[in-house]
Amino acid sequence: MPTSQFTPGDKANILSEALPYIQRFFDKTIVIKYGGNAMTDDKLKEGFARDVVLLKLVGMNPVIVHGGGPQIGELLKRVGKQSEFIQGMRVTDEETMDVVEMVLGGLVNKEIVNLINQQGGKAVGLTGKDGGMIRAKKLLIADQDDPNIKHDIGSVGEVLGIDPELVELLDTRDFIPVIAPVGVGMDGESYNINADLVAGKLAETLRAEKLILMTNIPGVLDKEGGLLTGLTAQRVDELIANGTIYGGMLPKIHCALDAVKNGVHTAHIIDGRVNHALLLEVLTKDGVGTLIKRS
Ligand SMILES: Nc1ncnc2c1ncn2[C@@H]1O[C@H](COP(=O)(O)OP(=O)(O)O)[C@@H](O)[C@H]1O
Ligand SMILES: CC(=O)N[C@@H](CCC(=O)OP(=O)(O)O)C(=O)O
Repeated sequence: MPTSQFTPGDKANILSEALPYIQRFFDKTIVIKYGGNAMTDDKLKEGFARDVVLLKLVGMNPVIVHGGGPQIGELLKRVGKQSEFIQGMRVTDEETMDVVEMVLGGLVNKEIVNLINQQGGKAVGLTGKDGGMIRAKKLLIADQDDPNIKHDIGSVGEVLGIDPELVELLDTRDFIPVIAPVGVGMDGESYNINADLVAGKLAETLRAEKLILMTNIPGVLDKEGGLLTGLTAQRVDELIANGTIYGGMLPKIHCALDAVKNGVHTAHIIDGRVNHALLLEVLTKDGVGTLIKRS
C-alpha cells in the first residue's frame, strides 16, 4: 500500500508500535537464515538489507547465515553438471564442492555483504572456515527404509561445533557477520552444510533470542494449505508422522525445534517474498509466518 494512504496519525502509530519490541530485543542476538529461494527479486533483497541495518542501528545484533541452493544449481548447470539431492541434501562430489565454495563463499556471500553495506551497514563476509569457526564432519544419511544402511553423499557435512569468538569479536565493533554454510574438517577439508542446520546451531551457540528462517513459502502449512501460525514440539511430531511436513521443510523444522529446546527463545519460519518480512516479524505484533515454541 502506498504510504500516502496513511494519515500522519497512522504513520506515528506504526512507528510507535515498535518501541516495546526495540526495548525487549535491545542487545539481543537474532540469527537470520536468508534462503537462496528468498533471494530472487532485487527490491526484496534491498528491503532485506535495509531491515538488517535498521535492526542493528536500534541496538540488536543480527547475524546472517545464508543459503544459495538455487544459485549453486545454476552454476553447476552452466558447467554441465546435474544437481542431485538425497533427503534434501545435495550430493557433493569434489567438483561440486568447488562450485559450492565458489558460489556460497564468493558470489552469494559478497552480494549480501555489498547489499548491507550499500544501506549503510558494516557487513563482513565469512565462511565457516574463517577462524576455524564451523567444525564439521561427514554426514552419513540413514536409509529411509533401513536406518542401519548409511549413504555417503560426498563432502556433505554436519556441524560438530561452532566457535563463537569471531562473531563476538565482530559484534564488539558493530560489524554484521554474514556467514556461508561451509565447514572445515579435521584435516582442513571443506564440507557443504545445509544452511538451516548451520543457522540453528549458531543460534544455539550464541544463545540467540530468535532464530528466523526466511524461505519462499508463507510458513508451515497444514494439509489444506492454511498457514499454521504457532507450533509446539508435540504438534510438529504429529505433522511429520501424517506427512504434512516433508522435504525441504524437514531440516528447517528440526533445526528450529532443536534450537528452542537448546536455549533459543523462539524460532520463526517466515516468507522472504513479503517485502520487509524481517521488520514485520521483529518489530510489530503481526508476525508473518510460523512461530515455533518449545511447548
Ligand atoms: N507443511 C509444509 N508447509 C510448507 N512447506 C512445506 C511443507 N512440507 C514441505 N514443504 C516444502 O518445503 C519447502 C521449503 O523448503 P526449501 O525449498 O528447502 O526452502 P529453502 O530453499 O528456503 O531452504 C516448501 O517450498 C515446500 O515445498
Ligand atoms: C548439503 C546441502 O544441501 N547444502 C546446500 C547449501 C546451501 C543451502 O542450504 O541453500 P538454501 O538454504 O538456499 O537451500 C546446497 O548445496 O544447496
